[in-house]
Amino acid sequence: MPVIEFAGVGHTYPGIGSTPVLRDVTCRLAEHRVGIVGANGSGKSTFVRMLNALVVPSTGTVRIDGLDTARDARAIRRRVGFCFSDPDAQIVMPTVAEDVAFSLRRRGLSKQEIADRVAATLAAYELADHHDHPAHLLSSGQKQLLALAAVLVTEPDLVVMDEPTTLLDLGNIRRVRETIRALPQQVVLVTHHLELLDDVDRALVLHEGRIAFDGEPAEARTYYEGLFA
Ligand SMILES: Nc1ncnc2c1ncn2[C@@H]1O[C@H](COP(=O)(O)OP(=O)(O)OP(=O)(O)O)[C@@H](O)[C@H]1O
Repeated sequence: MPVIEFAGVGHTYPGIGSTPVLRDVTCRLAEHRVGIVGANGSGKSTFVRMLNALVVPSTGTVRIDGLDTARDARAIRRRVGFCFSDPDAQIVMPTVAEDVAFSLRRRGLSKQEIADRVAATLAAYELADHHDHPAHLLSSGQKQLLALAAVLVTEPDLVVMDEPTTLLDLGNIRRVRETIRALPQQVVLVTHHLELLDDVDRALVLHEGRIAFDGEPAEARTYYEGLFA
């Protein structure tokens, strides 16, 4: 399981009058499943974007298995798969199959190996019938599943998911939950669907850029609900 270490992490996005989005965040995460909840704007996306060096902290360091995200971004991105909450930000190729295949480029696989892995992945996410479908014409939920499939086909060591179920119907929420449960890899998951916390080993509650709670998922849920009481 990769070890994630945040040491004194602070972040302020550039801009006049911007206030810190993360403040003095220190934690070590090595659990199989980690959940992150918090109010809108509390810093969750910024926190998880640091896991694959999409955002580099203004102060402090983020390390994945000892690799510093400020120095080793390329090596980190080979190990950390990132699923955006907005699938349109991630879908890059014209058709569904081409988009999943794109994730496997430059990996030294034969055309047949790529085709086999793409077909198996699409079948696993109920997208097999949409193999040659234009990706941008999928429904929102199907796009979210495609984005997830395109990340998982690369078999990353750590899977980061930023609100993976926001656009999904009940059936697809269940499908994604089952998928996450079955993943052998470490998963860090940001969600507003609190029931997803039932599946994690440890939960963080972010509040105004700080870790306000860190511990048992059920207690995290109570703590988070208390913020809105
Ligand atoms: N690229 C950016 N440039 C400037 N400000 C940003 C950028 N990304 C995020 N912010 C600001 O940082 C703050 C925290 O945003 P972040 O997306 O990390 O929060 P979040 O907890 O994921 O919120 P939500 O639940 O709404 O997705 C917000 O005030 C947001 O406006």
